[in-house]
Amino acid sequence: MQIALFQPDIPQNTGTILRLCACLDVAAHIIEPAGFDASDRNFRRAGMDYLDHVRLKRHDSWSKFEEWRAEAACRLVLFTTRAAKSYLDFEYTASDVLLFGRETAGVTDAVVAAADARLVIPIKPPLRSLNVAVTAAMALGEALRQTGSGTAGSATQRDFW
Ligand SMILES: C[S@@+](CC[C@H](N)C(=O)[O-])C[C@H]1O[C@@H](n2cnc3c(N)ncnc32)[C@H](O)[C@@H]1O
Repeated sequence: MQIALFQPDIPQNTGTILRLCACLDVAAHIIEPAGFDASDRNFRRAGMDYLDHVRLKRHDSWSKFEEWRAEAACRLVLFTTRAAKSYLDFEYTASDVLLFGRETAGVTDAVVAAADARLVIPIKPPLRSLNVAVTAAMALGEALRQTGSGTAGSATQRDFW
């Protein structure tokens, strides 16, 4: 299991998600441009020393990420508030990449079109969305419950920080 963050722009959320990935031994991908850099104080504070333990790969753009994914032959599972299918009604595989959108803008239409599956965590109407780090925790909880260890799937190199 792996996760990817599309152009994240709130450093505390990314730090929290990378800490989660370190603890669950799930590889992470950041699709640039992010709204902050690796030296950001809030990012470092949220990720703490857990950042030293995460398997992380940075992709300069969406197209670079897609090149990597084609080679790795991983399905892309997009979490979006605009999906019709619940994340509980989906059969995950160990090599899936779970993708989460930018806090302020979600993902582009091209990203939606590229996804092999689009899933929602149902929430009470008319509320708009969950925090992205909470979404990632819930999504990983279900995906790992179904598939087992977070160490499954292809490893990535650590090349961001
Ligand atoms: C704060 S939301 C983005 C809201 C943005 N205005 C939009 O329209 O997508 C950030 C990301 O968290 C994830 N997310 C938040 N709530 C979700 C939900 N209920 N179901 C699935 N994904 C969710 C999605 O990946 C989303 O792109």
